Amino acid sequence: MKAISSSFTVNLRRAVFNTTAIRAFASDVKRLDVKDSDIQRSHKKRSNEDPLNSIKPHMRSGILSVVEKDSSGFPSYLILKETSPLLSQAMIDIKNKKRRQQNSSILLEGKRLIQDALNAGVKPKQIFFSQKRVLENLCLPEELRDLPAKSTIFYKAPYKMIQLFSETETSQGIMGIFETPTIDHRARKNTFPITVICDNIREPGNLGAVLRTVTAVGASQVILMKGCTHLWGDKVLRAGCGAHFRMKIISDVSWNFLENIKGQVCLADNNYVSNNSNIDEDTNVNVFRKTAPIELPIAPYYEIDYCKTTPLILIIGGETHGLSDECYEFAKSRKGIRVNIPLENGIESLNSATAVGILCFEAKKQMLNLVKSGDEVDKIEQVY
Ligand SMILES: C[S@@+](CC[C@H](N)C(=O)[O-])C[C@H]1O[C@@H](n2cnc3c(N)ncnc32)[C@H](O)[C@@H]1O
Repeated sequence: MKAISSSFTVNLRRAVFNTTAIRAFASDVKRLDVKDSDIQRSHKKRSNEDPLNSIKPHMRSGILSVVEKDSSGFPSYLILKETSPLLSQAMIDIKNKKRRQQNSSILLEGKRLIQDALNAGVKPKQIFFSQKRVLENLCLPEELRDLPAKSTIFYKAPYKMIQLFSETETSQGIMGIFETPTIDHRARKNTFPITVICDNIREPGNLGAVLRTVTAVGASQVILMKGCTHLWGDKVLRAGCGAHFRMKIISDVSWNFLENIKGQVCLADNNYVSNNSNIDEDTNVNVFRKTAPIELPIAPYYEIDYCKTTPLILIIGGETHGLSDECYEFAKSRKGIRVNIPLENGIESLNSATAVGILCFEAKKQMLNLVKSGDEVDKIEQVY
């Protein structure tokens, strides 16, 4: 009951904050910076035939002006009034988990991420930008440049308005709402035979960082078990820095789905203390860690042969609960091993992304050495 009422209070506070912030914003922005040549161009047009008439009536009131596409290839766009509810409504919808899932939408902030999504063929629904030059720097597909004003997805909004909804300290002045991509299940070429399984990674920033690292290593796929945070959440997308559009990722997987997966199972496990110095004298309990629920062999990461049987299946745990009991059972059934990165100075564990980075790059080093030496190249059949 206490938990429910405290989450209710937090939500209420957020709602009050949002409304207050939007109101404050509306009264704060006195004037929209609309003195660019495009508007003059659009005003000239309006006197003959008002392009606003081509816009759906329910949207018309929030739109200051319509700018038709020009000969330089700049697409048509709508200029939002300073008090237009269009952006705020879009943001309220996307930040509400239920509505976001119903609409099957994701929010992308910043030029780089939006470009990555466009390059991967992800479909944009609305793109809000503050300055023409921000959009000019994007490489847009032809079909978006050619959209008529009445079905354009581009909206020019005041920077302050975009910043208000931005999750970053200083917004780049561009935000896009895209369709949630249907994940590309095709195997990618030139990958190392490494599958990373994320078990219980609940913190969005951590999941994003893991995806970024695994993609940078060049692993072949990432599997997210049920219980991990939502793959397409805003923070995961931001921390992933484009990994979502470059890596084969399968999400919401249950352990029985993995029955047929082949390879050498390694658990990244910090549940290991090499001597008794951390045992509480009174309780005789290891004060650092719970012990592993199932006994499995354990070794420091630099003593393991990651190429013994490929592909390597590396399982990495989350921030609070670490590795789950199901994951130990899975490893036991596959004669897996626990891999530990020895730590100094009383540090209990690394965060998931750092641990996955150390282990994946070590495995990659061994795989590259194997290829260089010409030994058993067939084992690393997918490597460059
Ligand atoms: C922050 S740690 C989890 C700590 C968690 N509170 C626990 O009790 O296990 C996140 C994950 O990173 C990996 N990890 C962290 N430090 C590690 C280490 N020293 N050796 C191997 N894996 C490690 C493990 O998979 C771990 O579950």
